[in-house]
Amino acid sequence: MRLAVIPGDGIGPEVVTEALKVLGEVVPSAEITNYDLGAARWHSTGELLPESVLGELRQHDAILLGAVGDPTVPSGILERGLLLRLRFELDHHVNLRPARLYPGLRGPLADPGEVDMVVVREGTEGPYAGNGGLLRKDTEHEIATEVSVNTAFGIRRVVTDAFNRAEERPRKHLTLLHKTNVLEYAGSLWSRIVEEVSLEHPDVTVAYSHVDAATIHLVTDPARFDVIVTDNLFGDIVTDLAAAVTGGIGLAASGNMDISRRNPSMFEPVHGSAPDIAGQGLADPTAAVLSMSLLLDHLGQKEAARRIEASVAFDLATRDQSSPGATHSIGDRLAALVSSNDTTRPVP
Ligand SMILES: NC(=O)C1=CN([C@@H]2O[C@H](COP(=O)(O)OP(=O)(O)OC[C@H]3O[C@@H](n4cnc5c(N)ncnc54)[C@H](O)[C@@H]3O)[C@@H](O)[C@H]2O)C=CC1
Ligand SMILES: CC(C)CC(=O)C(=O)O
Ligand SMILES: [Mg+2]
Repeated sequence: MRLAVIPGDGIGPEVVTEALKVLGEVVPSAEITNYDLGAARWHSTGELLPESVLGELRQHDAILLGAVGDPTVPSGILERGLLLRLRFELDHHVNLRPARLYPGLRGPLADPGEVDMVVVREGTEGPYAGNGGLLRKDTEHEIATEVSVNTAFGIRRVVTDAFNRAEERPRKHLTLLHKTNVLEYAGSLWSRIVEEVSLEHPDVTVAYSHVDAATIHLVTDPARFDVIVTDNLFGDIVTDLAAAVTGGIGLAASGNMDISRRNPSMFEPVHGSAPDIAGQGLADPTAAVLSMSLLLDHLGQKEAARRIEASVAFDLATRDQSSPGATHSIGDRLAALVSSNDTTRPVP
């Protein structure tokens, strides 16, 4: 297994260290190559993602990324020039973001019910496509555009993936989140394609929610959601909220996936580089560890993935939730749980 690792900025390297510690217990033979992409490289060389590095990344089975973003770099340089460029170049059209309230874990809601959803966020289009610009710059009448790009091809492949996932889940329920009451053209294309693809999945029940109302339901009744499919921007926003209601952003994992498998998929926590807590050992590495579990599952290492998830579930059910420990001690606990190789411990 050839794994490329991009620790990145802020807490990225801290949480990646712990994810690799856990990987060492399940796949000690993994070949790991580190790539020093991020703020430090940009400052010293001006490089964000050289073509040669992109070529090397393509030679790996998967990529693990910590996070990018640094207060010393103008906003957007690393996010667009490195992170989004990776997602776009490697055609990561499915941004998979499970959000589950693990048994025994106290979230912020008094009575959330059984929360276990997966958000399938489109990853290469929408308002993040970079289709915009400034007109009449530096005048009183400056105009900024950021045009959302929604192609039938792009929507269909992510919607198809979401239906396939819904089909595999016990509840077989899919919710489209959009804003069709205002975003007339994009909204109607998303709705039409969901309707068309639903005909191939008669077992899957389909619901629609305007994204603003969905933020209410995510707080008042998150258990209603099973699979959510949505565009790049809405998916970005609702997955931070879904993370918050299922125990916090430090637990939320994700995969940026090329479902065709022509390119390596890239796994990363949902969170960013958290400069406010970087370097203090305060970051919870669980999201990075669960991202490693998603990575292994994607590569067919199902048992290794299951062992990691079971260990995380056990840790979440038994940890002192008001004081879960320093980054490295959470990583040590998880590595010890995984290495105890108690494969009889089920994911609760
Ligand atoms: N995938 C990526 O690389 C992402 C990068 N970013 C970038 O990260 C930088 C910071 O962005 P923010 O908006 O502050 O979002 P953020 O996700 O980095 O932080 C939001 C809040 O969550 C907390 N937090 C994040 N991860 C945590 C963890 N593992 N354990 C405990 N607490 C955690 C932070 O301390 C902060 O209070 C920006 O430059 C942003 O562009 C943001 C989101 C994703
Ligand atoms: C920094 C953004 C490009 C990424 C982000 O917030 C996300 O993917 O959740
Ligand atoms: Mg985000």
